[in-house]
Amino acid sequence: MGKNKLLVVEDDAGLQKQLRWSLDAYDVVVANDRETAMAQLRRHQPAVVTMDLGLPPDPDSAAEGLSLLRQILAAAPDTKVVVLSGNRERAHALKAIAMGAYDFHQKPLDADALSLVIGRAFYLHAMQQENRRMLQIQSDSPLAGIISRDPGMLKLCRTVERVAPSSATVMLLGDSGSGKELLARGLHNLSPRADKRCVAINCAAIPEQLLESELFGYEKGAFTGAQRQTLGKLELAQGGTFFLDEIGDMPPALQGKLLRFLQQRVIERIGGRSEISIDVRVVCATHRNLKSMAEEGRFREDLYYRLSEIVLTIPPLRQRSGDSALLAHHFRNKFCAGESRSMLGFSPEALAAIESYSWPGNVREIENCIRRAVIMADGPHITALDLGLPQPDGEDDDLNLRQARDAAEYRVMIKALARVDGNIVRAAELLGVSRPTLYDLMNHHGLK
Ligand SMILES: Nc1ncnc2c1ncn2[C@@H]1O[C@H](COP(=O)(O)OP(=O)(O)OP(=O)(O)O)[C@@H](O)[C@H]1O
Repeated sequence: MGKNKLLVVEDDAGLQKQLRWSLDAYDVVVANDRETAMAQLRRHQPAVVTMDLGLPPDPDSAAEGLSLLRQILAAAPDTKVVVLSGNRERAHALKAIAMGAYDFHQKPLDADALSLVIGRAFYLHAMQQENRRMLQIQSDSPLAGIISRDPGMLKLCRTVERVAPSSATVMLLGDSGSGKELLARGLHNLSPRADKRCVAINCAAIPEQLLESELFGYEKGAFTGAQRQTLGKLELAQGGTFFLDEIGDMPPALQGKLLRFLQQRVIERIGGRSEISIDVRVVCATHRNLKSMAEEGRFREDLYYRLSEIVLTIPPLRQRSGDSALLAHHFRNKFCAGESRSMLGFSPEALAAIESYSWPGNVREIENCIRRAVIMADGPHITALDLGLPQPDGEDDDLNLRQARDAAEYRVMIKALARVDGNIVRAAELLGVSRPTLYDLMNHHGLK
């Protein structure tokens, strides 16, 4: 990966040389005066600038330096400016900080201390950029809370947006932890019913005897222990959305009652005598293969067809290009903020392990894994050890450029963009192409 660009604004040739020499960890570009500094800023877009406040034409006053500072922050507000000041210029340095400079360093130069300040400035800048990109991804995402750059997943989100306004019954199919409930809530939030409730029931988690009363409610005295009238979840969802999770686990006796409800849209509370009309939009989900269950007689076929007006299949995480790294960054940001700890990076081995692991527990597994790693991490980075994932056994040699050049190019590009969290400059470096070439490739593949 290339060095970070650092702009040094200094009119003293000797100091310029000294700075170049002591800051050789960076790609240093220099400027002697305000005009050149602005030209270099526009050209190189450095994340960090060091500047002397005394610049020509009036090197004895701080006026030119402070004007440059104002100009830099107006043109590129995220730039971290480190002011180099002489002993007697402390007041000017403080003024610069008040105007938005990141820090100041007192001359004579102490190379180690200055490197430390500059290193921190780059780190902070990178964190801010990453957070901004993360927010951008979230707001770009058609569904709030769904993080993905995978074309299949994005297409699914667009389908959810299209389907949401209708009242069609939707069946969400996908492995455990792949986001079925999140999408069900997305369907509700994008529907005209969003101001009413979205009530969920998990058919696998509730014992058979209780499920009926949970669904339909009961009247006082309907059975021993029924001390007062209790509304069922279907009734509680009146006007809104009713989400039946793990529908494949619904006991056969209740399948018939649910079918009757779907046909007539009325319920009777247990022990009740009157029919109550219910207006809900039904969304259901399962990780089972409901169609073959219906074909084999393990699930009522007529109910299956009622429920599957629109079927949406969520791809497992292992089939979503680049999403594991993207989600890892997302959850790392979330849990670092939640645990009030400073932002952690991922070591390259940790990222490689994340990318090569197959995530059988899907997004829930990656979420738990990163939560644990954020707690366990002992330095500035999350290491492969903190993640507790198996180490990849070497290079991914599936990419056959001759057979599937386009597909491979696309996959590698998505992977690179995800690894650096959408940073075009770093993705281009990683791929070994120029920035314009990467933009061309992204255009070619229809990526924003
Ligand atoms: N694309 C995504 N972006 C961000 N978070 C996600 C995404 N998909 C799922 N999650 C999060 O992962 C966790 C599991 O998702 P969810 O409960 O929706 O999965 P599920 O398929 O309903 O699981 P189960 O079948 O086990 O009930 C939740 O915390 C959810 O917020």
